[in-house]
Amino acid sequence: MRVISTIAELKAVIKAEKSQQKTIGFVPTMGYLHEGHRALLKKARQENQFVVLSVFVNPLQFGPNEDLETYPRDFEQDQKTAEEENVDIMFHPSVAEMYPNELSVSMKVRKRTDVLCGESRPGHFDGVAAVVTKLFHLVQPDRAYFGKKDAQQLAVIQGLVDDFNFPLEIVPVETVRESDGLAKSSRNVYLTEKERAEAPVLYSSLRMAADRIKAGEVNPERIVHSIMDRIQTETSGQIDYISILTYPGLEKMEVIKGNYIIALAVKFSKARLIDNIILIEE
Ligand SMILES: Nc1ncnc2c1ncn2[C@@H]1O[C@H](COP(=O)(O)OP(=O)(O)OP(=O)(O)O)[C@@H](O)[C@H]1O
Ligand SMILES: CC(C)(CO)[C@@H](O)C(=O)[O-]
Ligand code: BAL
Repeated sequence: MRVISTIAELKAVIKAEKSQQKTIGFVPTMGYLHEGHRALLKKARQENQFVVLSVFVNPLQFGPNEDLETYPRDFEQDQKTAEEENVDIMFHPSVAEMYPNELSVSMKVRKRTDVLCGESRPGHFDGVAAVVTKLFHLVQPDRAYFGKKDAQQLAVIQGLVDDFNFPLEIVPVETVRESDGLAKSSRNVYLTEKERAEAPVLYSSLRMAADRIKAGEVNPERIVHSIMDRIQTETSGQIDYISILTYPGLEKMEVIKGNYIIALAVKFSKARLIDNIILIEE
């Protein structure tokens, strides 16, 4: 595996691989790699001849009071994980390398951002769209892999690719979970022991909600309240949002039907966790 930290070197390697007609699979991440990232890397390895991983904590997608400074980082461990997953290139640029000057153009994601994380993290998806655009141009992948845990991000990026005709396929990957159901996340390390014990309630309340809907409940408010009750009584977390929306459109629904997502975000003392269940009609 080659670790690359400059855009010039990355461009040269991509040009060489492209000239040999190799297919490129790309996994963009913010590092502190776990089993969720490994699932993305494994799928990319299976489906492509050349695999690029990026590890970059993108300042553009963090709000002023968010955890940019304290976001967990472990370059050496990430390098080991990437080697184990047979990654060809680990692109690990500095902020100055990615953004040497203040950007002269900004991006604005118009659709799907007035709900969920877009509502509670204003500007977040503009920053994601900007860095992903830049990374797609540099890596020129045939396929790019994104986790369903960040379901809104997945829908926003699919919109970006469709709107601007990026010549690549977005491949969604199922959420990888701990044995007790908690979605793997880099931010789980910030949970106290007590919060870690409480955190599986997030997924079990989503499962309970999905079961109630399957049993015939069609009222989104009643479902949202039942999730809220469980999280408030069984955890010390503060609910940021709980919503049932169409998926991937992320529009509000009066009656639950068709393809939808049940999504939540809960703030613990140092970690804000997100999770969801997506139900797509066969
Ligand atoms: N548990 C998971 N299962 C599958 N994919 C995941 C999982 N966690 C993250 N991913 C995906 O990995 C990619 C990189 O995500 P990122 O580096 O932000 O990790 P993260 O663990 O989600 O971090 P955090 O939630 O703390 O921001 C994204 O496409 C994300 O959806
Ligand atoms: C896609 C991404 C790498 C862009 O910084 C980030 O939002 C993430 O890790 O999900
Ligand atoms: N996985 C989403 C990246 C973020 O929280 O900024």
